[in-house]
Parts: sequence; C-alpha cells; structure tokens
Amino acid sequence: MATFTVSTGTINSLTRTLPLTKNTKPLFSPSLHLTLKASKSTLRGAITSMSYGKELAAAKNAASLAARLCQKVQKALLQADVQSKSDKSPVTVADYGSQAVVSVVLQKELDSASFSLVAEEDSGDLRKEEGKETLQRIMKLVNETLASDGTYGNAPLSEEDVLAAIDSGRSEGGPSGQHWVLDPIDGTKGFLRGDQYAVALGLLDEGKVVLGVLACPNLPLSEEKVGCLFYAQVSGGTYMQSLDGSTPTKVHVTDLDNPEEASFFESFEAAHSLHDLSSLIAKKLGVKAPPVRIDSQAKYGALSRGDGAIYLRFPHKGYREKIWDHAAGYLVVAEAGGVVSDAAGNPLDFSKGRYLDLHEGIIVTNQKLMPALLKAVKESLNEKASSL
Ligand SMILES: Nc1ncnc2c1ncn2[C@@H]1O[C@H](COP(=O)(O)O)[C@@H](OP(=O)(O)O)[C@H]1O
Ligand SMILES: [Mg+2]
Ligand SMILES: [Mg+2]
Ligand SMILES: [Mg+2]
Repeated sequence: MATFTVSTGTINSLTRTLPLTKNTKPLFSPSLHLTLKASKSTLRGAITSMSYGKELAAAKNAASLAARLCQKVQKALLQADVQSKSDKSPVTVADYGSQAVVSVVLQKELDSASFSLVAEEDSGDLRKEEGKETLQRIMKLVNETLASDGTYGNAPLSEEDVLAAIDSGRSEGGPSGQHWVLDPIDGTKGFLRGDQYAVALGLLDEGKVVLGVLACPNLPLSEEKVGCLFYAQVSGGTYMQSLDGSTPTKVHVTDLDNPEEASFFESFEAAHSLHDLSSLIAKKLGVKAPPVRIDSQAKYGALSRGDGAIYLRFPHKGYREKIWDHAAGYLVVAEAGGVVSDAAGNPLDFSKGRYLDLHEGIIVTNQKLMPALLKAVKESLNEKASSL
C-alpha cells in the first residue's frame, strides 16, 4: 500500500493553476490536510473477470468523452451558453451535449435494443423555436467530441439524432431489468462558477447499483495532474485514474475512528443543503476542521480516496433527491469501504424510479464513524425540530 500525503499548500497552488475562466477557488479549506491513500492496482479482478466488464469499459469511455466536451465548454464559458429550465435550475450546452455523448457511446458499444437510460435532461426546450441556435451548437460540439475519439465519428449526427440521443434518457428506471442512470453535469452551478463538477454515470441491475463512474475534470489527481476518473463495480472495489487513462489505483475511504480528526464535505450551495444543521452535527461530533464545501458528486469521489471522512447533505424541506445525483457516487464510496445512508441509517433505495425516498437527508462516512455520526444526526434533528 503506497500512502502519500499532499499538503494543503500544494492543493491550493494546484487549484490556482487550473486552466479555468473565473472564480477558481482553492478546493480545500486551509486547515485541511489531504491524505490520499492509494494502493497500486494489479488490475486483477478490476475489469476483465467481472460480469459487467463490457458495460464498465463502455461507461468509462462515455464519461471520459463527455468530460472532454464539458472541459471545452467550461473553458469558453459564455453567458449565452446558459439556458433556464422550467424548474429554474441552469442548464448549459454542456449538460445537453454531455448527455447526448454518453447516450450515443453506450448505444454504440452495447446492445441498443434493450438500452434504458434515466437521465436528468430532456430536449423539450431545444425543440422550441428559441432553442434552434443552441441545438446547432450542441450538435457541433457533440460531433467534434465524438470525432476527437476516432472510434465514433465516422457519420456525423444530425440535429434529430442529437435530440433523440438526449431523449433516450426518459426512462423511469425501477426495480427490474438494467437501467443506466446519468447526470450529464452534476454541479451545474459549480461548472458555471469554474469550480467542481462531475459527469456521473451508474448502472442499475434489478434495482441495485452495480456500476458507478464519476468523471471529475477539476479534481486534483496528484501533485502534478488535475482530473480524475473514479469507477466502481459491485464487489470489485473502487479505482481512480486520470481522465486520459493512466494506470488505475485502488482507493479506500479513510480508516479514521476519531471524529475530532475528521473533516466533512457539504454542498457549496446553501440552497442545496442546510449548512447550519451540518455545523451543529459537526459540533456534536467534536469535528474541529471547518466544512469543505464543493459542488457535485466530486464529494463522493474525494471521500472514496480518504480526503475527508464525512459528507453531510440535508436539503431544505420538500426537496426530493433524484437517483442520478447519487447512484454513481454511492457505489464509488460503498466499494471503497464507506457507508451511505439516509439520516435514519437506512440504505438508499435506487429501485423506486427517478426519485429517492429518504428520511431527511443523506450521510456518508466510514464504518467506524457511522454509529457516532448517526447519533449526532439524530440529536441535531431532534434539537432542530424542538426549536421550531
Ligand atoms: N433545492 C435543492 N436542494 C437540494 N439539492 C438540489 C436543490 N436544487 C438542486 N439540487 C441538486 O443538487 C445538485 C448539485 O449538488 P451539489 O450541491 O452537491 O453540487 C444538482 O445537480 P445538477 O447540478 O446536476 O442539477 C441538483 O440536482
Ligand atoms: Mg440540474
Ligand atoms: Mg445533479
Ligand atoms: Mg446535472
């Protein structure tokens, strides 16, 4: 097992050198020391001998290519790239383009007759008169991205092909059969700010997540390199490699058992998670470090390799979590030895369609810290309820 420690200073200078457009912030809070524990993978059992080997290879390809498209757009971020969805969340040409690329690659690599995809975006706004110009830009981006790979670019896609690829994501998922689950850009707000985001792709089989792939283009891989691809297969462990395909390393969550030494992740956006509640929970646990606020499922990826020990997510009342916001991240953490549950300690159930039914929120940590975390969560929720 090779263990290497990256000091906070290194992380800050690393993130400062990211080739981003605006508002690039250090990834980690100044007091956090990031310990990355990784063992060199022998690759035995990682890809070849597993039952989802073909699907995993296709998913890694699809997510990496989609990440390439996103990186290109993030570098050239323009206000005109942003559309507003009817639910008022932002959506960019990169969200649509990424979804189209993943859909096309998976269908080319796998049996397209039985293909089912549960994905965040749909083409509704692009089919309107005012979406025409955006659609053309998406088509160009998708074709350029597919051509850049050499394998998929022989016949350029038409506008109708792109719309159909996006709309293949309308599946409802559910408890039977296989369904891909895609968030083409998770952390769109982070993406727009020039911060963290992820392309998150999972595979459900009979209601269980069996594959998870997270492409995190702005997450440091090492002292020299930025951009991580995490992938996990059920019972196969979690691996991390560069987006351009370096040798994978096996990763594991932290083995910390003292909550006072733990640091915790939460959403950058206060609208997505109750920061006051997580600070109360952290205080009860005795956590000394300030919260590490980053966007997207990059939090699950970072936690899977031991950068920080806890992830707390408590949406405001009434919000319903979607499966694509957690499926891939869940498996990446679970296969790295972590535990993901709702605030009452129940496992997440991805078999109920597009939404997750949850008690209050989502908490993530290692097995040793989970009992103390659950206790602190319960006490904090009770306190919050009695103060209302
Ligand atoms: N009010 C809300 N509460 C909780 N989550 C929300 C939210 N509004 C949007 N989200 C979800 O939070 C995700 C981002 O998570 P994070 O805060 O960890 O970056 C968004 O994914 P998208 O960016 O894919 O839309 C979106 O699905
Ligand atoms: Mg969204
Ligand atoms: Mg999302
Ligand atoms: Mg998204």
